[in-house]
Amino acid sequence: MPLRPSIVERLARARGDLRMGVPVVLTGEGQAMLCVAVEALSVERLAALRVQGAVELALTARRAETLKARAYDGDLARIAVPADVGTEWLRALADPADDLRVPLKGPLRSLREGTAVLHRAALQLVKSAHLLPAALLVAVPHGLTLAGENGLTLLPLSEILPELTRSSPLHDVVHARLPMQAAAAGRLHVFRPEDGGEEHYAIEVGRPDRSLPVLARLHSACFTGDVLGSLKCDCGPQLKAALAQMGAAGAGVLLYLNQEGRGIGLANKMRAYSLQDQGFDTVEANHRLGFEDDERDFRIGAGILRQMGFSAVRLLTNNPKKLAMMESCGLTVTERVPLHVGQTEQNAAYLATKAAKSGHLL
Ligand SMILES: Nc1nc2c(ncn2[C@@H]2O[C@H](COP(=O)(O)OP(=O)(O)OP(=O)(O)O)[C@@H](O)[C@H]2O)c(=O)[nH]1
Ligand SMILES: [Zn+2]
Repeated sequence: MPLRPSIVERLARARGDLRMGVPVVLTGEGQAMLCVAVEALSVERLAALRVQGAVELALTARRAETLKARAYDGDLARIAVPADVGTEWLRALADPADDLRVPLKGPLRSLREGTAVLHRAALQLVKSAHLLPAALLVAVPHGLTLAGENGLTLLPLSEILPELTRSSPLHDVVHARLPMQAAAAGRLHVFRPEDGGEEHYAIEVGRPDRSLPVLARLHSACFTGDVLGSLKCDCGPQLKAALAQMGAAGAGVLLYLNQEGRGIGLANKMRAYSLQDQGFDTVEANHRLGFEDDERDFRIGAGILRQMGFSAVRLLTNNPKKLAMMESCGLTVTERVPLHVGQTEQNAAYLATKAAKSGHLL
C-alpha cells in the first residue's frame, strides 16, 4: 500500500476537517471549490475564504423551502452570500432554532447559472459528518495548488461520489461473551467499518441456527431513549423487550446500529427536539433542519446479518422500510414480529406521526 492516503482515508479525514471548521477542496467538472461547514465556521475562516473569491451557501431544498429561497437545482439551493454579512447571518440560515422569532431572513438570492455538482457533494459530506446540512463554497482557479500549499484535503468528485453512495465494508473486530439480565448466553460483536465511520454492534443471544430464520431486531441508537429512559420515544422499551423476547426464545440477534437520531446524529436530534418544543412534529422538525425524515442506511444491518451467516429473519419491527431493505439486500423476511411497547402520554403524538407520515404499522 502506498504511503499516500486512499480516497476512503481522505474522506474520513475530510469529515474531521469539516467538523473542525477546516476547509476541504472539491474538484470536478473543470471546477475547484473550497468548502467549509457553516456550523463550524469561524470569523477568521470566513475572512480567509473571502480573500479567495465570492462565497456561496449551499442548503438542501428542504431547508430552502422553510426559508422561502428558490432551489433551482432541485434538491438544493445555492445562495449568494453578500460581502457584508457575518457568521451569525450564515448560522441563522443553517440553523432553524430562531426561525419563528426571526421569520424573515434575507432577501436571499439563489444562483441558477453553472453547475451544482460540487455543492451537492459538499452537502452529502457535511451530512455524513453529522453537521447541519449547510456548506459554504468558494470557486478557486487552482484547487490542486491551493490544497497542496495549504495542506488541505483534496477530494476529486469522480473518486468521492462512488464512496459517498456505497456502504463501507464492516469487520467483526472482536466478540466476547456478555451475560445479560435478559439472556445469560449473550455475545457481543463489534463491527468496524473500513471508512473510519461509526462502529456497530451485534448482540447474539444463544447460538442461533444459521439454517433457520433468526429472530432479529435492527435497533438504531437512541441515547435519550435507550440510556436515559426518555419518554419522548419508545426506543428504550423496544430495546429491552426485544432482548427479553430473544432471551425467552433462547436465540436471536439484536443489531445495535449507531445511527443516532435516524442518522442525523445526537446534536441534530436535539435541535429537532427543540423544534418539536416549538410545535413541529418529528418529520417537520427534520425537514426544517434540512434533512430527510430518515437519513439511515439500512443496508448496514443487512450486511452484518449476512456476514454473521444469517440469510432469513423473523424481524421485530413496525417499520415497513426495514422489511423492504432486508429483502432488497437479499435477506428473506419470513415474518414481521410486531414490537409495540413503551407507549406513553408523551410519545403518543410521536408514534401517531410515524404511523401517519412514515408508514409505521400499528
Ligand atoms: N431525528 C429524529 N430521530 C428520532 C426522534 N425520535 C427518535 N429518533 C431516533 O429514531 C430512531 C428510532 O429507531 P428504531 O427504534 O430503529 O425505529 P423505527 O424506524 O421506528 O422502527 P421500529 O422501531 O423497528 O419499528 C433512533 O435512531 C432514535 O434516536 C426524533 O424526533 N427525531
Ligand atoms: Zn428513541
